[in-house]
Amino acid sequence: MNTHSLNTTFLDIPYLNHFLGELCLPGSKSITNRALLLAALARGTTHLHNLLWSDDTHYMAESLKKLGIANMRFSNDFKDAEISGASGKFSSKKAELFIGNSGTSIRFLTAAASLGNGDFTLTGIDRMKERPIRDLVDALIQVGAKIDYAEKEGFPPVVIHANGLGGGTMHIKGNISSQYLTAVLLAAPCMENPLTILVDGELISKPYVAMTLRMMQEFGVHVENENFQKFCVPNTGYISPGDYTVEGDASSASYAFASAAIAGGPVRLYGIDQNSMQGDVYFAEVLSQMGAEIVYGKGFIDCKRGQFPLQKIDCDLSSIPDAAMTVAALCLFANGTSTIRGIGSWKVKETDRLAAMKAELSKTGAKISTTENSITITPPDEFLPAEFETYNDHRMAMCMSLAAFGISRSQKIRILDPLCVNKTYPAYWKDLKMFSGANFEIPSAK
Ligand SMILES: O=C(O)C1=C[C@@H](OP(=O)(O)O)[C@@H](O)[C@H](O)C1
Ligand SMILES: C=C(OP(=O)(O)O)C(=O)O
Repeated sequence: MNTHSLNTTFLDIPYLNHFLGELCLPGSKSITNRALLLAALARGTTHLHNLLWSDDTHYMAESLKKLGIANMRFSNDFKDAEISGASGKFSSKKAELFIGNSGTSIRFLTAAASLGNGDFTLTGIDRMKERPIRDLVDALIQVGAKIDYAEKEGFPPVVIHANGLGGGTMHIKGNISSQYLTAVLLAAPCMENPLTILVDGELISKPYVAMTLRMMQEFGVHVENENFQKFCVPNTGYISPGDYTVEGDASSASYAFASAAIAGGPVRLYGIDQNSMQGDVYFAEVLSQMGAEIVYGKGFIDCKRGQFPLQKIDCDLSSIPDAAMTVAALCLFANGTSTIRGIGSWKVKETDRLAAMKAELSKTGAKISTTENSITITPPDEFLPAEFETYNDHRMAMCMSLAAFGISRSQKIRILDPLCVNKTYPAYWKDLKMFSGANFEIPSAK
């Protein structure tokens, strides 16, 4: 889809002062992209429900089609799909996969395409070519993959000369991205032998690996996990569970929760709860530590402003790098200086998020400082009505929209290139409009 064209549009948001309602969250990006791939690799037909329809998931689905998954049918709204799996090996012998800037798609598919036989090129937009992939390629080479870099060593595009993967033992690093480990875990049950994976050094974003293991189990594969340092994966292949329903997106939920904590709420978000497999539900816990009122129900979470102003915090959020951005934006509204640690991986995501957050949060009048691994936010005395760059990064757009709750009545903020939210949350502006009751014009896709 890639439904937006860069920096040709802007969106003006007036002062917002309330935010309430109930919402069924769109499906989780991370779960959708795992579920599409697992269904494509499994034996049997899978009926997927509550899928996310967005740029990232579209790239995954289109790539799977090009790899030979012919029997993939989507409902008109893309929320449901029926996929006949390939029993561990894609049939295509040659394909060029354009993957935009979807980190999950390029990492997961580099491993999965290596299972087949043929020549596959995986590429994306310019920023994708700056997002490292070497740690994954080095790991796959240990089990027999043949992968070249078409342009810069260590970065996409990658050219895969696939001839199956042997299994055995592999070392992998997880300090830049957990997606490398997830990629090999997802491919492992379809290798020729069982695989033992040893993680060298620190592993970031652990909840995403836990999500991978849980979903592999749901597709019939039990992985032995020794403290996220050693994994033993059998080579039994996946079996379709028949039906599979994707949880609501907990990262997308963070923007509505933050808005309710600032403006009052209450909001009720359906599709996630305390048993969610997404680490980003921990965002609700951070909110409660900051003083918001959180109630966990069965299949939903409620949030409203607490009795006291939002409290400043100092915390390590290395396990939830995406929702950590929302925490940073929320800290603009806290009662003092906050520090968020463990966020060095922001530098290699959709943009250099450390630099981007520093630049854009500062425009509100806040004082921001960063280190290699942290950001410190002192709220503005008075919010400035700024124009925010979004760097083609969906989360920059959604985070900076929160500034509209801080300006005064006659002012507005401007978000440049607002349709970059299509990467994971195409309905974001519509939902913000509905919950806030504000009147603003959403540009349409070209
Ligand atoms: O596995 C996943 O679904 C993801 C893992 C995280 O990336 P890193 O492991 O690179 O931090 C996260 O930021 C990304 O949005 C989704
Ligand atoms: C980092 C993200 O995505 P990805 O790495 O999958 O491109 C994100 O959605 O914030």
